[in-house]
Order: sequence, then structure tokens, then C-alpha cells
Amino acid sequence: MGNVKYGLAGVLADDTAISKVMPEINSLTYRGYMVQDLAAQCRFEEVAYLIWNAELPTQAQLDEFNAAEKKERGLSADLYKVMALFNPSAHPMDTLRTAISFLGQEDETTDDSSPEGLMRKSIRMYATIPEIVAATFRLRNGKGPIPATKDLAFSENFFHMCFGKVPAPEVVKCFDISMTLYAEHSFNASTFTARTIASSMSDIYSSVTGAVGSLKGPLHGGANEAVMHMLKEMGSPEAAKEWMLDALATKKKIMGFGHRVYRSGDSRVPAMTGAYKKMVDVIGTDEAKKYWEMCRILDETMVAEKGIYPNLDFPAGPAYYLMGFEIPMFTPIFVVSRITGWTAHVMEQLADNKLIRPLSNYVGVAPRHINRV
Ligand SMILES: CC(=O)SCCNC(=O)CCNC(=O)[C@H](O)C(C)(C)COP(=O)(O)OP(=O)(O)OC[C@H]1O[C@@H](n2cnc3c(N)ncnc32)[C@H](O)[C@@H]1OP(=O)(O)O
Ligand SMILES: O=C([O-])CC(=O)C(=O)O
Repeated sequence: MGNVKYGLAGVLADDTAISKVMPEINSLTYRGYMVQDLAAQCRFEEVAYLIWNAELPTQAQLDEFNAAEKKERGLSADLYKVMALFNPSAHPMDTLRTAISFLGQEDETTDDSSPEGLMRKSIRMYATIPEIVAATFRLRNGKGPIPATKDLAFSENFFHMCFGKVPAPEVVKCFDISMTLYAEHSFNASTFTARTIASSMSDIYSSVTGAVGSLKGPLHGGANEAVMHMLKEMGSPEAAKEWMLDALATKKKIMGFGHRVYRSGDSRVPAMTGAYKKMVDVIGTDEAKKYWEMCRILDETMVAEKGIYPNLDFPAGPAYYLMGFEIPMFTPIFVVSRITGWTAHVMEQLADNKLIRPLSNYVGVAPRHINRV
């Protein structure tokens, strides 16, 4: 109605120099670098540095950055106590949201929004969120947390904290690529949530806590879990095409397909699918081949029937499953990466802040009086 842009579709809400989604050249750039190049040639730590500092690091800068991350590691005894009280059947996104909120209230500098203060808290969350997610994974399975080790790089350390060992290089590479691809994506719903919260001059932990709540939804980050539930429901490659045709006939949304900005394919999907395929070949089990084949059939059928392409959540979901993560851990793993983009946007918002407060188009009853006298 009128000038309302429902879902803010097509609205330019602010400027950003962090990333650019470029459907016209089927790419996405972080600080000007093509995400495909970053995925192929850089480790996630370098990408995190780039997102925050606008340039790729020299070796000396990277060493300093990694040392700063390692220094911020470690969860407090109080946070472990709180985590032990969580409802064991709660979704890990709910417990992660609460844990990040807890990090905020225990930080004496929460309200320091100087550039240095914001960067320190961003690095603190980048260091501690993987620990929270890994500890959650183990506690859910009746096992004690495994502390981080300073000898391993970011992705290897995450596997170590989850499983007590590091898998084959192709598996680690696939995970590291997923971290790079998930790190940042302009004004998606969770990032916009983070910026909106920051715009009232609230603190960065509040922004991230709100962003976690937004990412959880199945139309956004929660889709990587929904994809895997869908694959399990259909069960086999033989059933995949029929399942999808039935779903489309009954107007069901197919999880992991479609995107608000990309209309002819998500630029991150080829890099993620390539890494997923290499991992399938190395693992080589019937189960790995089965899910790969199901994905191939679903992709082919959806494009042929509706002209709708997979988004990053489509290959990422089964890739995480194959790495050994249970389904409710997939969206928290997305957070391990997206903390970089969210916090970069909070810093950008606060560097030149204007309160985010759009108008609404009122469609309720016309003005009226109470006539009690
Ligand atoms: C990391 C990420 O967050 S990526 C996104 C992850 N989310 C998903 O995978 C959930 C499934 N996908 C969707 O729900 C949607 O594609 C969204 C939410 C991502 C984008 O939604 P919008 O930009 O609002 O697109 P919209 O819903 O208007 O879709 C346009 C048309 O394509 C159809 N469509 C879009 N996605 C799908 C889908 N996954 N399955 C079936 N039909 C779809 C819509 O029904 C609509 O059809 P219509 O014009 O006949 O009504
Ligand atoms: O951009 C979006 O709307 C959703 C998305 O792909 C992301 O956040 O990575």
C-alpha cells in the first residue's frame, strides 16, 4: 500500500564499505576482494582481520591478531555454572544467545564504545563464541568441555574443542571455507538487527545477542538445519525428486533455496559445493555419497521446476552433518563466523551513527474519542 516497501525489499538503508553483494557478476566482495578468491587462498583468520581492518594482514599483523585472539580465550567459571543450568533440550541458539548476553554483563567495559573498546570486545566474542559452541556440543552429549589449545589454528582448534581431535585436511578446509563464506553479507536480517540495536547507542553485546535471535529463524541462518531435516525426511536419492515435486505442488517452502538479493544463484554456493564434494570423496562412505546425490537431484529439480537456486545454507547443512556435528549445532556454527561481520557493522554504524527509526503506514481505526461523560 502507498510507498511501503514490505520487508524493506529493494530499500537502500545506509552506506557500507564492508561488503558488496554483486548478483550482476555472481560475486560478493569483502573490502573489495572477491569471496571466491578469499575462500580459495586465505585462512579464515585472515578474512576476519580483513573484515575488521579493511586490508589483508601482513604476516606480522596476522601473528599479532592471532595472539590477541588467543589472549581473549577462556570462559569464566561463572559462565560454565550458568551453562550447566541450561535446559538440556533447549536449542543451542537459545543457549548461545543467553551465553553471549552473560559475556556482556560480566565485562566491566561493556559500555565502552570507543573504537578500541569495540575492537577488543569483538575479538573477545570471536575468541569465546567457538568455545561456547564447542562446550555446548559436548555438554549436550554428556561430555565435559575440552579447553582450547594455543598450538592449533582457528578451525583446527574448533574441531579439537568439539571432538578432541582434528580430522583430515579436506574436512578442515571445507569448514574453514564455510567460515569465510558465512562471515559477512551486507544488510541481511541479523546484521541489520545488530545495526539497529547499535543505533540507539546500546552496547555491542546487546547488538550481537539480538543478531543471534534473528539468525536463528529458518528463513535466515536456521535454514542450514532445516535443509538437513528435509534430507533426512526424504531419506534416499530415489525419493528426492518425488518429495520435491509433492512439496512444490502443496506450495511448501523448500529450505536452502531462494534469496532476497540473488535471483539467479548465490555467489557463495560454487565454492561451498566444491569443498563439500572434496570432503565427500575423501570420506567416501555410502552415507556421504547418498546425501551428495540427494542434493544434486534437489538442486536440478528445483531449478528445472521453479528457476529457484540454492543458497549457501543448502550445501553447508549436509557438509556440517558429514563433519560429525548434530543438526542443532549448524546455526551456532554460522555464528562462529558471522560474529566478524556483525561486529564490523556495529563499528561502522557507530563511527557515523544515525538512529534507525523508519516510519510506519498506519492501517488501524480512524481517530476516535472516549465518550464516558
Ligand atoms: C544465509 C541465509 O539466510 S540464505 C536464506 C536462507 N533461507 C532459506 O533457505 C529459506 C527458504 N527460502 C525462502 O523462504 C525465501 O527464498 C527467502 C526468505 C530466503 C527470500 O524470500 P523473498 O525475497 O521474500 O522471496 P519471496 O518469498 O517473495 O519469493 C519469491 C517467489 O519465489 C518463491 N520461493 C522463494 N523461495 C522459495 C523456496 N525456498 N521454496 C519454494 N518457493 C520459493 C516464493 O513462494 C515466491 O513465489 P510467488 O511469487 O509465486 O509467491
Ligand atoms: O543476505 C541475506 O539476506 C541472507 C544471507 O545470505 C546471509 O546473511 O548470509
